Amino acid sequence: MGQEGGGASGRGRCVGRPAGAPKEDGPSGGQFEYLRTVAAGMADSTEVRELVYLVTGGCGFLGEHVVRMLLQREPRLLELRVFDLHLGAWLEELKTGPVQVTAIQGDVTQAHEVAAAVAGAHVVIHTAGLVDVFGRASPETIYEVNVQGTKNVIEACVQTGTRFLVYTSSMEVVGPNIKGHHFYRGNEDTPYEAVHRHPYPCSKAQAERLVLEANGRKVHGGLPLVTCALRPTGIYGEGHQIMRDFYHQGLRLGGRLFRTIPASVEHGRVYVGNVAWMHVLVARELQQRAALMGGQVYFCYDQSPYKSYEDFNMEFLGPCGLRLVETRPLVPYWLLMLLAALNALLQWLLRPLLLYAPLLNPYTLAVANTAFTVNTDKAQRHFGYEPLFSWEDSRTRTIRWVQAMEGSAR
Ligand SMILES: NC(=O)C1=CN([C@@H]2O[C@H](COP(=O)(O)OP(=O)(O)OC[C@H]3O[C@@H](n4cnc5c(N)ncnc54)[C@H](O)[C@@H]3O)[C@@H](O)[C@H]2O)C=CC1
Ligand SMILES: CC(C)CCC[C@@H](C)[C@H]1CC[C@H]2[C@@H]3[C@H](O)CC4=CC(=O)CC[C@]4(C)[C@H]3CC[C@]12C
Repeated sequence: MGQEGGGASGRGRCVGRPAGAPKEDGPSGGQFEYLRTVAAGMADSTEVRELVYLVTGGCGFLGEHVVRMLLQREPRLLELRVFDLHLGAWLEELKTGPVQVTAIQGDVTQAHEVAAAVAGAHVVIHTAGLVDVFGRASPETIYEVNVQGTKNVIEACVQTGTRFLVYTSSMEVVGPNIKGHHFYRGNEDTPYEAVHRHPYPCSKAQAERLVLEANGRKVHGGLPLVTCALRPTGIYGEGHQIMRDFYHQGLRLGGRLFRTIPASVEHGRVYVGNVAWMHVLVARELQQRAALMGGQVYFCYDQSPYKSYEDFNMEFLGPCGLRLVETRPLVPYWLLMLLAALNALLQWLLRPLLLYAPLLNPYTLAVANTAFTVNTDKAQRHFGYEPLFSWEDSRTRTIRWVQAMEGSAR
């Protein structure tokens, strides 16, 4: 399919910062399709444990699910290295199983720490990142972690001879763009003007481009590096901080949340367990199908329904006792924009004194108010991905997690 002015294939750009990515039929050749169906996930249990995996950001929301999923569904795993700035206490409980779990406290911006962690690993899943669209961190810090951190991971692979690198990118590398163009159930090849200004999507787009460009580079020992990028839409599930925030906000407001975004604005969401499963599967299959998958991007998708951000959250918060007031937004959009601008101004004015970083700002409002949903089967065609969790499972698991939170509204 053709590409125009950037697009969902990744040829997006940041204002003043170029970015790009190859098409599906790039150097690796996307002509043949992946026909073997990978059944529910477990590879042959008689396989020998010989592989060393490294997960950067392994103690984050997604990272923890990737770590747990690898332990459950990668029988060839010998050692799992979990690298993070902040290590979770839960890692301790994983150390009694058949896989050696090595916790590494480290910073991706420190090249020597990354190289030490990567040395001897067969596969790196690079999910560490600074996820900040609220202005908590400076743009410089966001670039340092997301772009320089990714460069360090790539260079470490090249220097130490690690051949397989999976990068957790984001739908945000495509859109919504600064013009607020809707992306309605598109796929990896849907033309879209991917132009950004905010540091988070810009940094993710730059990092993704670096990862894809590194595909084919010779690593120590002379073999080629094989890379690919996964682009989740908005992830939800157990451990999702923003869902937690909305839940507590609803409790503070007497069990109510107020609609701010029209119900017609679809927002792409994907269950964290399925995103983790895609990482495990892509890492496994990248080793078998380098020619097809190397240098490719894949949206993360499952059977989660297309809904507005708020209506989707209510799928979980509703059964936990909250209700969404109003069928139409209570506050007119122009007033929301004004409030968002006011929040941005306050953030700037208060910065010397305190950190003011509310959920509502011009960027989050624009993202929430612009349709961005995906409809693709590329992951299924290339590496046999099928969601591991149905929508019903994903919903039930997430509801149980919300209900287990202290002070449930029930
Ligand atoms: N949460 C979402 O809806 C989406 C997230 N993503 C991407 O998925 C990845 C994981 O995101 P989440 O789990 O949501 O975020 P998170 O903030 O829960 O996890 C990120 C992890 O990276 C670690 N980290 C941050 N800076 C680091 C550094 N300098 N060195 C080492 N580790 C560092 C953090 O300590 C944290 O454990 C990120 O790359 C993000 O861009 C992509 C699409 C959607
Ligand atoms: C009060 C506002 C009107 C609405 C607040 C909701 C917002 C906080 C969230 C709406 C859309 C979210 C983003 C989206 O899901 C895509 C994302 C992808 C990522 O890679 C990181 C997270 C995020 C930017 C996500 C962040 C929260 C929203 C902006």
